[in-house]
Amino acid sequence: MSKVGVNVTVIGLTGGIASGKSTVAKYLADNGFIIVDADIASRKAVEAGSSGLEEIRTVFGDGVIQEDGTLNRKALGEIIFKDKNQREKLNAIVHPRVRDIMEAEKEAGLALDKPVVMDIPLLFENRLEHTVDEVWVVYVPKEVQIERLMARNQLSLEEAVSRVSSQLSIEEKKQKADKVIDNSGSLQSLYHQLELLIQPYV
Ligand SMILES: CC(C)(COP(=O)(O)OP(=O)(O)OC[C@H]1O[C@@H](n2cnc3c(N)ncnc32)[C@H](O)[C@@H]1O)[C@@H](O)C(=O)NCCC(=O)NCCS
Ligand SMILES: Nc1ncnc2c1ncn2[C@@H]1O[C@H](COP(=O)(O)OP(=O)(O)OP(=O)(O)O)[C@@H](O)[C@H]1O
Repeated sequence: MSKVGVNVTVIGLTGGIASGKSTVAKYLADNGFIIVDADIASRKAVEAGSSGLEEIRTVFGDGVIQEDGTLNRKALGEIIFKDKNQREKLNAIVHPRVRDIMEAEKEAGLALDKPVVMDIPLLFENRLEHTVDEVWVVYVPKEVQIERLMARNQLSLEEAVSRVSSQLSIEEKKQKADKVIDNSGSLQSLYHQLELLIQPYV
């Protein structure tokens, strides 16, 4: 049971790539929520000199390691987003390390007696629903997701589609959600929804 104290709770925040999780997480952090971010944890898990990075070098070769000893994220992304087997090899290296890092950060956050938000893009893919009290899905239609991803990361349509296709569909995630945050409109509309959504927690 992840609840600590009376009003403290653990919220799972997920959605598709570029659906707006980080935008939502920043609003929540500005309103007193503790954010535990899986993408930040996955960067820690493979930082220069880590066992995670050495395992990646062993599996994927020196071609994904930069001169300065850090991970060449673009090179590794080009390999794993279009090849399921390669992606599963990377996940097997990174995900156990990410879970340990995030568990420690979750406990530290709960000790502060504040609501904790676990920002996990692959929450449903990795069957982590049982680790949170409720799941909030940031929803945008697939076309909007692809449009915003291409704009943010300067990706081609093909690159954006390969990333989106490497995850459970956003429609499936919407069906599984305890609460849906519709981010297909303006930022103003997003923040208005969030203002109402966080009332029980602030
Ligand atoms: C492949 C990597 C190096 C690409 O790095 P890059 O800086 O280009 O992307 P970034 O890390 O910011 O991820 C952007 C988004 O891609 C999606 N994504 C990342 N990894 C995966 C994956 N293994 N499977 C599906 N989607 C993924 C997520 O929506 C994530 O928010 C990096 O994503 C990575 O290390 N992925 C493996 C760890 C992982 O699964 N992270 C997701 C946390 S749940
Ligand atoms: N309502 C909105 N209107 C227009 N642009 C938006 C809106 N919400 C988010 N964006 C933009 O869309 C892009 C994706 O948003 P964000 O980075 O928050 O998504 P994310 O789910 O965290 O992505 P990732 O899965 O890569 O971590 C960003 O460039 C962000 O500024």
